[in-house]
Amino acid sequence: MATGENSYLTEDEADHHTSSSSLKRFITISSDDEEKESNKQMVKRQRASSLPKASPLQLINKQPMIRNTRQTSLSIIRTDVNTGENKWNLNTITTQITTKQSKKKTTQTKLSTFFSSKSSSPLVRTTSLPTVVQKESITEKTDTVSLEGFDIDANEIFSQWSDELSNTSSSTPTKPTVDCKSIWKQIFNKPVKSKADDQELKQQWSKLDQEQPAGGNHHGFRGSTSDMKRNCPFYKKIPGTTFCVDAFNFGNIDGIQAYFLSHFHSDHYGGLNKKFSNMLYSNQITCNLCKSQLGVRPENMTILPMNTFTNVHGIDVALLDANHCPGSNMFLFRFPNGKLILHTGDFRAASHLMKHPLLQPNQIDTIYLDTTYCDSHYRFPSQDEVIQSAVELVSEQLEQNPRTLIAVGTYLVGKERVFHAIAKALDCKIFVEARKFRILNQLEDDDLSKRLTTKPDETNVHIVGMGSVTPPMLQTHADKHSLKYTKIIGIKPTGWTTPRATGGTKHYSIESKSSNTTVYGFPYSEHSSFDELKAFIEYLKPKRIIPTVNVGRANMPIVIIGGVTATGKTSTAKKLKELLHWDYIEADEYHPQANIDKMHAGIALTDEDRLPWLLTLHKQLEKYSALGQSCIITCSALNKSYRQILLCGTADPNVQAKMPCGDFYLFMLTLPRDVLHKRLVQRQSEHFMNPRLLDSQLQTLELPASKEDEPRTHVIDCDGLSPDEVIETIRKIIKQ
Ligand SMILES: Nc1ncnc2c1ncn2[C@@H]1O[C@H](COP(=O)(O)OP(=O)(O)OP(=O)(O)O)[C@@H](O)[C@H]1O
Ligand SMILES: O=C(O)[C@H](O)[C@@H](O)[C@H](O)[C@H](O)CO
Repeated sequence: MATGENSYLTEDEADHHTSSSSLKRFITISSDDEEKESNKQMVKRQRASSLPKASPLQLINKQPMIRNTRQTSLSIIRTDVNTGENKWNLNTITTQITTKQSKKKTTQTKLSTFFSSKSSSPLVRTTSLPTVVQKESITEKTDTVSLEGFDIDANEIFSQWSDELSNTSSSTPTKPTVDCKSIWKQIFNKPVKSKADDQELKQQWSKLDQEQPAGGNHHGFRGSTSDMKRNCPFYKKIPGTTFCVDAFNFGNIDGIQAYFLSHFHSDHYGGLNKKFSNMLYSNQITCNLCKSQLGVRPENMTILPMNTFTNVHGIDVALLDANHCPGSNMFLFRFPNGKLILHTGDFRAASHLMKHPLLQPNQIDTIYLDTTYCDSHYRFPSQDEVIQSAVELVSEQLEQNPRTLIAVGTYLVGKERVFHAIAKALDCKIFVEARKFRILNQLEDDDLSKRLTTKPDETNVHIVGMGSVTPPMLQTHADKHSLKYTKIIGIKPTGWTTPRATGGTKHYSIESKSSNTTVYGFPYSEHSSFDELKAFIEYLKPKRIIPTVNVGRANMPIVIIGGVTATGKTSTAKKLKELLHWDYIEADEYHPQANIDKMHAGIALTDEDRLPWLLTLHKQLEKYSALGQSCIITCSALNKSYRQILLCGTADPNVQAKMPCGDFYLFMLTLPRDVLHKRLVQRQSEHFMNPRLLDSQLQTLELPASKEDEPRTHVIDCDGLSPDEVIETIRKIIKQ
């Protein structure tokens, strides 16, 4: 792709845990189903594996007692047979049930797990806590649930849930507070009882459970898909108002009069276009961009002033700077009774935000929080420190060689402070392509506007799309504009860059290099670091925190089991699935027929053979990650680049895993050759894998070079370990 206007990524595409592009890919997963299904059939035939026989439980899916209310939600409601009143319900929130709904075997397996497993807390592992559990139901242990003639003993369910139920001390229904609690736990390092005890919030939570899993992705499901019903997640609606925030992907939302937009990033405005016929509320800059870039009509937008309350439908609303991208704001809602709700949108907490007169400690009732980096692993320097570091680097380079092109990566809107600071320090102009020129001119920054030029040879500070900051693409950029530079410096400011130079003032690392081009990564984030988030919350002391990013991901790891043939990946995964009740994805079921045939014939797979297969598996990983749902994936993942493709969907080593920290664990099982050979020969008659391939597998095998290199990949030497011991080692690491 040549560097040009289209190469600008929107910020969410590149900087969030779950990118919108990845979601688009996620949404197309269903189109692979047929191919996947035929692969599965084939593998099944080859393996002659025996699947559980169908049971009458298959039929219950047709019963009115079970409501598949949404694609991903299954509610089982216990009704009092005498009064017809619903006493309680247990909800599962799992996509697997939905996507496999037509495949009876899977549905049956799920439900029998649900009802008959005696092991502890089977559902907690795979789904959410029950949402509406009334205290009195805990004592009614003799009740039964009728499902098409099956009497399911409530005792069994209660015994499975007893731990969770005993923790449900409130006499009224409570929401599944897993997420909020985990935030408190993260921030204060101790569990704090959620104060989500008012009726409004409870209703929001229970509504959520009738809808999709909140944990979906960054900000709810996006993109268009006919088979995916999109409901506005509860955390986008402000309880007690007719307001929603950043919710344009859900059509006309029932009961909503005012559609607030926090900033102009596509994961927030997604769904907004010239046909929008409701009323959007935002600040001047964001409204400018909505009009010019999306064609939203002025009559459908209300521009609100910053830093002062304006009454909207009976509620006072103040817009406060969010310190994210230009035009980003937080919303402070003040109710007639004085109650305050703060919605941060995406924000970077900083001391100047805390000094705002409208933000006082102990006054915020609920904060809707940008939890992008709410994990203590995410520590990075302040924006000022990083900018200073970038300015110093550029100045040094230009001093050494004045014929150096400085190419700074940006999003459509975002990271402006970096190139602006560089241009100010060098007192020069900034070259931008035409579209970016128009956008930057709408940001109401006079100095920035004055510096912009669309003439490439007027300055050596050039702005390029973030995706174009690679040596070959920067070279293409220079060639395209016939620039006569002897050296190119790429500046890539992103929160995902881990600074290798720890300590000191040099907050950058070399990301990639060619003969005359060096790309430097800068940990410049427009989201709060963990410490900033913590300081912000500690200062405001809100009564309640509602996370808006990566919701539902807490403790939902994805476990990948790799290694050469016969190391025990499948055996381990199957056992782990039984113990944890997680979904299990067997990579062999995703190999195309051609790959299976080759392996059966003893012909080793090539990189080209493995690439589409690894990408398909990556989609699965993405899907589970987006849903915040655990799963186990087996995949040989023999070398680093295969693992890179599996985890990141690309072989580009510069792309860091955009999986949230803590979300996945990769285990490489190893065994001596003679043990492997023996196993392969023993199972030869029942498996397609040709033992002759063992040596090529061992040759291709590349274990992580170091902990730093692949921090989430663990090598387990399985020599002499029983299957249970392998499982135990894994469970210790994943703490499940
Ligand atoms: N810990 C173990 N101890 C002894 N035998 C084991 C152990 N784990 C697995 N096996 C046996 O080794 C063989 C290979 O195991 P398995 O099929 O799980 O490996 P795999 O890594 O999934 O292989 P492949 O990649 O070829 O599908 C099987 O016959 C299995 O029963
Ligand atoms: O990357 C590969 O070469 C393959 O994934 C193999 O590892 C086989 O599929 C597996 O070993 C057979 O089960």
